[in-house]
Amino acid sequence: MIKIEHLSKSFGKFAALKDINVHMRQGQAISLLGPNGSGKTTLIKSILGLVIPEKGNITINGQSVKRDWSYRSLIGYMPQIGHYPDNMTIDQVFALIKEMRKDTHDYDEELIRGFQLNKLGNKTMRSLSGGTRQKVSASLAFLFSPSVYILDEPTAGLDPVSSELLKEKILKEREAGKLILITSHVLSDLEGIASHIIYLQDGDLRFYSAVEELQAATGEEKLNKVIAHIMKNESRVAKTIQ
Ligand SMILES: Nc1ncnc2c1ncn2[C@@H]1O[C@H](COP(=O)(O)OP(=O)(O)OP(=O)(O)O)[C@@H](O)[C@H]1O
Repeated sequence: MIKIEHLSKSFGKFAALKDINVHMRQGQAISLLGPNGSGKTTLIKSILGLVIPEKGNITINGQSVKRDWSYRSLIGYMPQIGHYPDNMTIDQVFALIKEMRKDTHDYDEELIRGFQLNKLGNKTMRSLSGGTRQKVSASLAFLFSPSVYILDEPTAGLDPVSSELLKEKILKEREAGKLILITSHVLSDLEGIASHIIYLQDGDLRFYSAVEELQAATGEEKLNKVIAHIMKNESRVAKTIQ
């Protein structure tokens, strides 16, 4: 579904992504992990066409992201920080985005109702708390029932109830066979959601494996323990999972 081949991106002399090769398939929930600055957002933005890599190819359903931006309608993107016109109300933001996506009228408003944003429709974006802003971003990512979700730190800033609600929604979409790419530093949030892990470090793809495979290789069950084990014993585990 998303194929990335020999992708490299530098900012000046700094190499943010180095020869990345990944094939992401429908039905996978891939957790993109790695330390701060390891290249996760740069990879996501390359898929979205928001960052232009100097080398390599990305195709979505065989269509290159370089020539034609229509592939973006397949993707629901939740950015780390959503930017919206300050003077617009929540209702106006949803109306504007729907107006821009006239190709579909089949809206998924489950999150809007779940987060009770329908009761805050007259509030301006300027007046919203960080968490409520996140709820708007999440609701927009799910609004058009896309085939692919790209979620950058989706639960950051959400209260525990809202975070659970969002996780349940992600799981439901995974069970519906969608492709989900998700970054989070809160590994417990990915427990039970992630089917695969991509681990980036210093712009290198260290591994891309099924969670079950990593659990078997490390002898650990919980995701945070699996990742901690791999980080401590990287070269030995890498041999097992390759
Ligand atoms: N527009 C830019 N100009 C210069 N350097 C950039 C730019 N965008 C990213 N970088 C650098 O590229 C590297 C990778 O950044 P990126 O945002 O992809 O990391 P990340 O893994 O998403 O980090 P985090 O976990 O903190 O969100 C960092 O060193 C960052 O400073």
